[in-house]
Amino acid sequence: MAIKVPHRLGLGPWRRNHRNELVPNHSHLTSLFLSSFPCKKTLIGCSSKFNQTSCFSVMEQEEKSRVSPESLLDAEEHSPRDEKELELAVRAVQMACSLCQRVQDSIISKTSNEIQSKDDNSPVTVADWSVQATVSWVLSEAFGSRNVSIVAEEDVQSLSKASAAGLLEAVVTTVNKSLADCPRFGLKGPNMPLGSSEVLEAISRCNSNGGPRGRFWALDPVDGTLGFVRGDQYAIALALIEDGEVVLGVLGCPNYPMRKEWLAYHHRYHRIVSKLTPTTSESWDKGCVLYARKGSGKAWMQPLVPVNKKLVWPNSARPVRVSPIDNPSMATFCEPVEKANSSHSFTAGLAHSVGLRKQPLRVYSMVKYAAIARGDAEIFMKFARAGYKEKIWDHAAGVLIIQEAGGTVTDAGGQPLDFSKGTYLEGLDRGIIASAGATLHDKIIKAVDASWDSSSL
Ligand SMILES: Nc1ncnc2c1ncn2[C@@H]1O[C@H](COP(=O)(O)OS(=O)(=O)O)[C@@H](OP(=O)(O)O)[C@H]1O
Ligand SMILES: [Mg+2]
Ligand SMILES: [Mg+2]
Ligand SMILES: [Mg+2]
Repeated sequence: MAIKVPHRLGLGPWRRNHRNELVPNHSHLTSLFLSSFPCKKTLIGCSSKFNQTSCFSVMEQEEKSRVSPESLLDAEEHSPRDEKELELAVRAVQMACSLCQRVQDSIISKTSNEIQSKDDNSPVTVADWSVQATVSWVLSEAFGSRNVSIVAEEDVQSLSKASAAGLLEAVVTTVNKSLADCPRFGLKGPNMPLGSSEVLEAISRCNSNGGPRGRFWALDPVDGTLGFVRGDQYAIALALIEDGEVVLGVLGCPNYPMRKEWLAYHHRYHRIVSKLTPTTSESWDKGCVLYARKGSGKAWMQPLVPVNKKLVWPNSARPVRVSPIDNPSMATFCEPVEKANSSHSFTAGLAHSVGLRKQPLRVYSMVKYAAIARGDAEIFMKFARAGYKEKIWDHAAGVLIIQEAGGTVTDAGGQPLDFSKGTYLEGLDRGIIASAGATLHDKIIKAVDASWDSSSL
């Protein structure tokens, strides 16, 4: 994917406003968020012959003896390869959460120059590239780079320029710091720190176009980068897609605590938490990783691995389930924070006509999908402007997790999202609707039909 970086690297157009929030310097250019992304061009082969290697060598024995009975029941129904893929994906996402927490802390605590702009004026940070490199490296080590095909958001071009040397150095340092932590996540790290060419290679290896056949991973290294740079919610999303169907989904939500009440503090999460005691992430149980396997009828949530502790699989995972609420007047709906990403006025009209009475919960990133899967909200709606094409990595993991947790996700015409057409969700009818149950879902879809023609979308 060719991404031009129009601003001098290291001098990205981000500044702090009077409330000390990070905002694009060219606020009049916010409408440029509306422009679409170019798509990936290169396709690499994908084989279903996976080669299990050394990634599990550390801690494997001690952890196998500690798997919960519930999780074992789930595991018995699946092949060792499926088990390894899920376990590895969760470990990689746990590592990515830890990486992102470190970078977010450094962005929040100082005036950072680690935020760049893409040509649509959307942000990209050291964390986006570093997570992509780390997850790519971990998957390749486990299964062999020739067997791993990855579709992911970030491109290597802007990092490879001579003018980006400082940025690349920051990414290499961040990746190596993360990989040095591999044993904590039950993974074997590299024998030596990676050099910049290896880091660039790991990022650029994520050059699959997806498509209708074979197996490939879809990775959004940081979803909701805007929330991330603002110290708010964001997610790391990793899905495995086989013959166009999502078969595994893992969603890391580093700022979404195990307990639901903190999600409501969607503004300035960091600052609110830091004003209160106790302040360690451990005591707040801050952050969670959700995951599901297609057809299991279960979705799981585990806490993040606290600093200085090791991941013990399955790390106190517990099942999550969608909310039983089917009365619109008691239901909460989620939507993107940015008006540019989804029409708030259209969803307000829908909410009114369906009888949704509560204020919308505006949350950055796929944390919205996590909220539905956990039963913390009942509906998610996204209606992007006409012409915007949704990308598969923005939805794949979340869709599967909601479905396996008992919910429904379709486009506004009631059709399932199609992950078989490449990088984009081609053929998407108007918008995306996720609901805790069929009753709510049907009501929303009928309401969209009733109000669409009079909308300006
Ligand atoms: N114009 C427009 N319309 C719709 N969607 C867009 C648009 N521009 C970007 N994106 C994609 O939205 C991803 C973030 O979506 P969210 O639902 O989290 O939006 S929001 O940040 O809460 O406003 C975001 O993902 P990340 O880039 O990973 O942050 C983008 O892929
Ligand atoms: Mg995204
Ligand atoms: Mg992203
Ligand atoms: Mg992005």
